[in-house]
Amino acid sequence: MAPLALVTGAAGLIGQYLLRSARRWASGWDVRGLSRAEVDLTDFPAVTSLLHSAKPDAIIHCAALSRTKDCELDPDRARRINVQATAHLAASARDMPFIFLSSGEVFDGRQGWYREADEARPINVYGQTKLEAERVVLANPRHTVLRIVLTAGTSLNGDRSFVEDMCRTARAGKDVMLYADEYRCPLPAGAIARAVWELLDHGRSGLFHLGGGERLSRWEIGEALLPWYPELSGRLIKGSARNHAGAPRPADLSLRCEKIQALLSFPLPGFRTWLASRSERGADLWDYPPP
Ligand SMILES: NC(=O)C1=CN([C@@H]2O[C@H](COP(=O)(O)OP(=O)(O)OC[C@H]3O[C@@H](n4cnc5c(N)ncnc54)[C@H](OP(=O)(O)O)[C@@H]3O)[C@@H](O)[C@H]2O)C=CC1
Ligand SMILES: Cc1cn([C@H]2C[C@H](O)[C@@H](COP(=O)(O)OP(=O)(O)O[C@H]3O[C@@H](C)C(=O)[C@@H](O)[C@H]3O)O2)c(=O)[nH]c1=O
Repeated sequence: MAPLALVTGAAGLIGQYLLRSARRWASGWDVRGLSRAEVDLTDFPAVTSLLHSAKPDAIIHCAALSRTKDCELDPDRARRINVQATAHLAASARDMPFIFLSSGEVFDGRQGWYREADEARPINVYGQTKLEAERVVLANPRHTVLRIVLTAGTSLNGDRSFVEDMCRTARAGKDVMLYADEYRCPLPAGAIARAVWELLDHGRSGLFHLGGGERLSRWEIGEALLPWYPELSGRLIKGSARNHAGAPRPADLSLRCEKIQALLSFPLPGFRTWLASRSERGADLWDYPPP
């Protein structure tokens, strides 16, 4: 019988890509998604009971309060979900592979091109909760932290990806302000999923950065999306993060990814390179075309 990999946050953006791509990239695993509808990960007795009956052989932990704004508005809830629920899961998974999805938002964004060894200094609640959770996870040498990046994808309800946010704003007849001085190395969700499955198969633990090959401003990201999302045409407004009304925003979260790249069977794509390589319409722009 194949070993069982449990994916938390299964109804979320990246969880969905992990589940849909499991047959393609994780054929040696039996994969089960765990959504909040099935169990709230802050209900520790319920989680313990579910794990006792499911008996997974590995856990990929995607569940989180993943919006910076939501975390700023309710830090206690953010800590409960992003730190305490993660710590409980990691303790329950002490004797098995555990992959925790963290974020480049653990950095202050002043430097850019961060390596895993660079000092993390989060400037918002979301980043702080991710860093606290990382420290708990990495206390177990069998466990893995993956700091990922701005992820483009298509979610179940069309409300989880930054691309969907932008298109929803445009379709509502509003302009989309895109910062020309905020830099990210975005990846398609399909590439994130493929890398996570390959890393699980490698059995490597520790801290890894997982980002795209191109450092782009939010404005450049928007321009790259225009040919694929006509609703954005005429709606993109170039702005500066200096005028952002809200939680402090890290300016440059570009990540160096040589460490994980050395383990992967495929090159981590640049965002514009990915889009340039896609031709067929209709299929999911953010997943690998089926072989
Ligand atoms: N998307 C991105 O750009 C990036 C994401 N990440 C990280 O990657 C991971 C996956 O991100 P993504 O898929 O985009 O996030 P989503 O917000 O799309 O998915 C998160 C999932 O977690 C679930 N969840 C939240 N709270 C609980 C809870 N108490 N119990 C059980 N499940 C819960 C949500 O359930 P429900 O659907 O019911 O709300 C949701 O399905 C997250 O840890 C995120 O912080 C890091 C960097 C970039
Ligand atoms: C910065 C910016 C955001 N937005 C929209 C899209 C975006 O999804 C939404 C919310 O902005 P946020 O900063 O919360 O989202 P976003 O910048 O997409 O942050 C993401 O960054 C990565 C690294 C993560 O870790 C994710 O979990 C998520 O926090 O606002 C714009 O339209 N224009 C912009 O210039």
